[in-house]
Amino acid sequence: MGTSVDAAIKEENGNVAEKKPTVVFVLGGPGSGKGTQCTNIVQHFGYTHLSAGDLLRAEINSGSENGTMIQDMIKEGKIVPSEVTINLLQKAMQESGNDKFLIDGFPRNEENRAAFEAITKIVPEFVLFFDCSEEEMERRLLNRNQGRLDDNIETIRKRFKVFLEASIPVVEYYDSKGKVRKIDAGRSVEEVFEAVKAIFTQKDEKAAV
Ligand SMILES: Nc1ncnc2c1ncn2[C@@H]1O[C@H](COP(=O)(O)OP(=O)(O)O)[C@@H](O)[C@H]1O
Ligand SMILES: Nc1ccn([C@H]2C[C@H](O)[C@@H](COP(=O)(O)OP(=O)(O)O)O2)c(=O)n1
Ligand SMILES: [Mg+2]
Repeated sequence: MGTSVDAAIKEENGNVAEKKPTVVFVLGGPGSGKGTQCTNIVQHFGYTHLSAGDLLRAEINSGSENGTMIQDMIKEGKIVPSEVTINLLQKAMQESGNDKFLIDGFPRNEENRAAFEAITKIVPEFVLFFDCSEEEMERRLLNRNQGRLDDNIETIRKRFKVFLEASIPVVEYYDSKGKVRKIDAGRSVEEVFEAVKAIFTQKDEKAAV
């Protein structure tokens, strides 16, 4: 039967330990297709999709006291302090009732990564990395049409710079641990999903052995 995030298991010494949820981090540059592919993965593999960017945008719209700070940082392409984002992620995980999560757009820098690990003690199952050229990402972002305040050429350039300087090192960190599953994300949505499916299918087959 499905277990929830806060489900507890008894250890031999009688202590109650929390069962850790399964987490897959979904990383890639702005416009690489993270959100699009997460929607597909959810339909096939029973994960709950948590987009850090979506949670931060919802926080702006909720009128929370952090809203203005978050909005200013997103407009500048900067990364919001981990404390805020991790709080939102933890809340969403608890509220979902699921124990399998795709965490999209997080961790985006070393601070995100180290703080999540220290606070949650969760180690990702693997890291899906969507590799895409800047030229293609820029084209996609300028056509996204979701009315986002950061999908303009000035902010896009800043986001690309932050991606190279702050996010790529996180991918390299996980690569050194053998956790990265890199996908050529410059292809069509269908072709990318075929590659994604192969990775998740392989994982489930391994788990069943
Ligand atoms: N493989 C693809 N080919 C062409 N357009 C794509 C592809 N994947 C996503 N898109 C489009 O590109 C834009 C950015 O995709 P999105 O999933 O929001 O990326 P991210 O979450 O990585 O920023 C969206 O308008 C989406 O419809
Ligand atoms: N871990 C994160 C994720 C997103 N943010 C902020 C900064 C990012 O530029 C924006 C938008 O992130 P989002 O993942 O929605 O953007 P893309 O889907 O990559 O285009 O949110 C953050 O501060 N910390
Ligand atoms: Mg996205």
